[in-house]
Amino acid sequence: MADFDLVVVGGGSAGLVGAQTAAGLGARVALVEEARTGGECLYTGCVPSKALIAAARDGAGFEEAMARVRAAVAAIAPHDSPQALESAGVRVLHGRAVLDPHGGVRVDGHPVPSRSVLLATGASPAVPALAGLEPAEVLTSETVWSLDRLPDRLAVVGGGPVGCELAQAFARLGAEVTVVASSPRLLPGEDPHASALVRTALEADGVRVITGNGAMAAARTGAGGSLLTAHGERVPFTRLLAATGKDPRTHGMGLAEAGIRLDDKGHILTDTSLRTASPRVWAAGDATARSHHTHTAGVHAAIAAANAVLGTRRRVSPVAAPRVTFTMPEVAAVGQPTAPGAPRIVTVPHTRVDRAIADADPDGFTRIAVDRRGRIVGGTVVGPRAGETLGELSLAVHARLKAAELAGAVHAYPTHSDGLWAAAIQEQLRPLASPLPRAALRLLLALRRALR
Ligand SMILES: Cc1cc2nc3c(=O)[nH]c(=O)nc-3n(C[C@H](O)[C@H](O)[C@H](O)COP(=O)(O)OP(=O)(O)OC[C@H]3O[C@@H](n4cnc5c(N)ncnc54)[C@H](O)[C@@H]3O)c2cc1C
Ligand SMILES: NC(=O)c1ccc[n+]([C@@H]2O[C@H](COP(=O)([O-])OP(=O)(O)OC[C@H]3O[C@@H](n4cnc5c(N)ncnc54)[C@H](O)[C@@H]3O)[C@@H](O)[C@H]2O)c1
Repeated sequence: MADFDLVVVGGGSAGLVGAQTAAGLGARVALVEEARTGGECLYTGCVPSKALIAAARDGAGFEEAMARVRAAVAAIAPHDSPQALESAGVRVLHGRAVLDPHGGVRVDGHPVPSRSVLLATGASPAVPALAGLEPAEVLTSETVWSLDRLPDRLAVVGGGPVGCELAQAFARLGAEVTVVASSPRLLPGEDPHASALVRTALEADGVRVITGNGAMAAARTGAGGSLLTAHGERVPFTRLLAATGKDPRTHGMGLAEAGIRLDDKGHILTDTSLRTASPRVWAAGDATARSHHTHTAGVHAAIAAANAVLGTRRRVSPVAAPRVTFTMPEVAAVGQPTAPGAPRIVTVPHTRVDRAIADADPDGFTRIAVDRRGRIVGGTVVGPRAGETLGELSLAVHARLKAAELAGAVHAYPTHSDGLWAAAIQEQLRPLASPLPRAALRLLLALRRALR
């Protein structure tokens, strides 16, 4: 008989939630971690980056900022510790797991039999091949946290969320920062207007931004070097940070031998219930192409773990998940505003949101996408605390609320979420502008006047 109902491989955002969910359902669960439980989010991702951004915003110096990073990580670490997992009923095993063809996994060679397996092995930062520079000389989101002094000149390769967040934070801490992005604009996955506002904000913080121009090679010069772009520009640096995406950790684990299919980048392929091509193996988090964030890693792992231990087939939501890039201004988005079936886009510039004006921060906007039946199917918010407004927008999209329903809920004044409320009200009032309802209203008012 198998020792466990579920073995979870990986103790990051996905693995922690998956293991706790299965234990909460009464299953016998083990979690195998080869490094530290807490994973990327706690040690090298969300937590340190948000602490650094907050410290840079508050005008801290580099050493104080790094101390705040360490303090935030240390304060949260106990929540994700092996002790916390054990007290939730999860058996924690330290070591490297590979799939066992006989079922379950092998941890450092020792068999750990289990009825099912959840792969939650995450992804590592990709380091681009730059002729003239050893990969070890390139900082990544994994190694940047051990810097002991602020680089004078930081070249950031990549204009996605990591590149934008860290470039702005390091510029605010006093480094001379250049971003080199091969994509035609920063944050290429987001609304183009959002990308433009982030570029303006980074430039206002002193960041030099080069887009549509990949980094090709680097030459060493003394203590630093200089980066050569595809269009022949030279960018001098003392340190270089690669923020060019991630490679899933899926190799050397016997996945192909177990019949598990991978995409061309190595992500584990699953069906919408998160089951792999091998019927007893499930996957969630950055190791799959379905998730790029901590919240989706957790939600997907909970679904996968419940499906694995209960034999259910709950599916992941087809709606594009909420996401926030924590630059200043924040860029927050959910759903697919330009997808078919979302024919109407309603935009409220924050020059019309009193709180944004009062805070002297009116450069953002709130944009919602509404389908033919008046339901809110997505949107983007750019501005201070946009990530907080996104909670309400995500609920509206998830619950398939109509703009009229959101418009009917009174919002406190003056708040940043007034922009979302104003967009919903604008959409609710839109039909009144067309000829037939206008004529009907005119008639009603004329009748009331005549009857007075
Ligand atoms: C700088 C930065 C900032 C970010 N900010 C945010 C943010 O603000 N919000 C957000 O939602 N997301 C953010 N992210 C993304 C977020 O960190 C990831 O999406 C999330 O941590 C992925 O979780 P995971 O469990 O899939 O993988 P990981 O956290 O990478 O966990 C995988 C674990 O598996 C272990 N492992 C791998 N292979 C094996 C094996 N064979 N045996 C045993 N153990 C193994 C690894 O050691 C690791 O601990 C950020 C990322 C970065 C880099
Ligand atoms: N706030 C958040 O939620 C948050 C923050 C940081 C990271 N993350 C997640 O972490 C993951 C990694 O983020 P990322 O920003 O590293 O990856 P990304 O894939 O989002 O962006 C990488 C960027 O690098 C560029 N690039 C690639 N090779 C290049 C080259 N040689 N020269 C110049 N540019 C090059 C690409 O054009 C792209 O714009 C993503 O999944 C992201 O969603 C999330």
